[in-house]
Amino acid sequence: MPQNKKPVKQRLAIITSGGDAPGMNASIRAITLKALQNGYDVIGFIAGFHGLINAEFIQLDLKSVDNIIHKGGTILKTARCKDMFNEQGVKKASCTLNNLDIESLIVIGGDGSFKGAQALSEYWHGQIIGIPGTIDNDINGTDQTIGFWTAIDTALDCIDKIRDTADAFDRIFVIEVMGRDCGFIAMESGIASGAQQIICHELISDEADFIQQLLISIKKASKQSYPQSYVIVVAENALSFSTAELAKKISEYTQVDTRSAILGYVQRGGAPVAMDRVLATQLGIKAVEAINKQKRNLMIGMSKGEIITFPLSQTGLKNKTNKDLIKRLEQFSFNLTI
Ligand SMILES: Nc1ncnc2c1ncn2[C@@H]1O[C@H](COP(=O)(O)OP(=O)(O)OP(=O)(O)O)[C@@H](O)[C@H]1O
Ligand SMILES: O=P(O)(O)OC[C@H]1O[C@](O)(CO)[C@@H](O)[C@@H]1O
Repeated sequence: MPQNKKPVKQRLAIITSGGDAPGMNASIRAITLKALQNGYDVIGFIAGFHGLINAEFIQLDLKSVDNIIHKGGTILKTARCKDMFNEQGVKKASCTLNNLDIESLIVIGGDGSFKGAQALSEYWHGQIIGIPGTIDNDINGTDQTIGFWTAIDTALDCIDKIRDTADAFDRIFVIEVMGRDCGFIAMESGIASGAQQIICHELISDEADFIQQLLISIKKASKQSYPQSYVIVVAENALSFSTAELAKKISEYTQVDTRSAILGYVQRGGAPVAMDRVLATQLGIKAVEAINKQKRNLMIGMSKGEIITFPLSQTGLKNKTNKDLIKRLEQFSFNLTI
């Protein structure tokens, strides 16, 4: 009977999970190159936790990560895997790791993926390291997540184009960007595009009052000759009603032609900008170094320009967005009357 031979080399596995983010491939490349250099056997599970549960994986070698640093999406595919929310699924994922003699797992994903990683750590006792990869930048403990800056540049490119047509028609535009429940993409793309208003839920305490003030200030601006085009960037889920409804309210109140646009999934695609490639590469290398040092249950992140480690168990805390976004808005508010 053939025996399942334990591989001589230490086996390291990678998954990408949750929403794909530009730069995930750059991270897979960096991990693979560093791990191969350090003598590991490297595999990648397909479609996040789904691949772990179903033992679907590929071998990662020099050839598989060649020419991927500039590509959006993820060569390992990704998924939102419901089976991880029940014990049976987590146990199956743990069995796969044991059966394949895997000793370390690197999870590239968002805070949800890190929750999945923690659930796994209750049954599987190998080393788990997280790398923050999500366009939303909503992970506690890191200033940056892989994909964030690319998503902003993509949103910015779209907002600039919409600004051209808004200007040509003297229209008001309400533009919705992604971020799930977090306003960072709205804030940065709004600042960079010179938006007249930025709306994210972190800045709203009383929605009815906020909308009333917003309408008054837009109407006041519409009575002046400047600005002729008026752009409002709104984060998805910031309001209890749709972006189209907000445009309608503004149009009715100000009598200025108002349109809405939802930028959507375009923000998740495309070649990663330099910043995301560099970050992804740095985090990938440090993740392998952490494994070499026998570390576990940590995220590798970036804080104040330094690469840091942070407990995975604290990555889901929602304690950074409000104060950071309010500070950011204060830094850029001009409040001009011309
Ligand atoms: N509480 C949890 N317990 C177990 N697994 C979880 C948990 N939360 C999330 N996961 C797993 O992680 C996957 C990805 O999580 P989620 O959909 O929240 O995306 P994410 O990693 O936060 O990325 P993004 O921010 O890009 O959406 C889930 O589909 C699920 O498989
Ligand atoms: O691809 P899905 O499952 O529709 O998820 C969309 C969500 O994913 C993200 O793009 C990244 O988390 C969010 O900004 C958005 O709310």
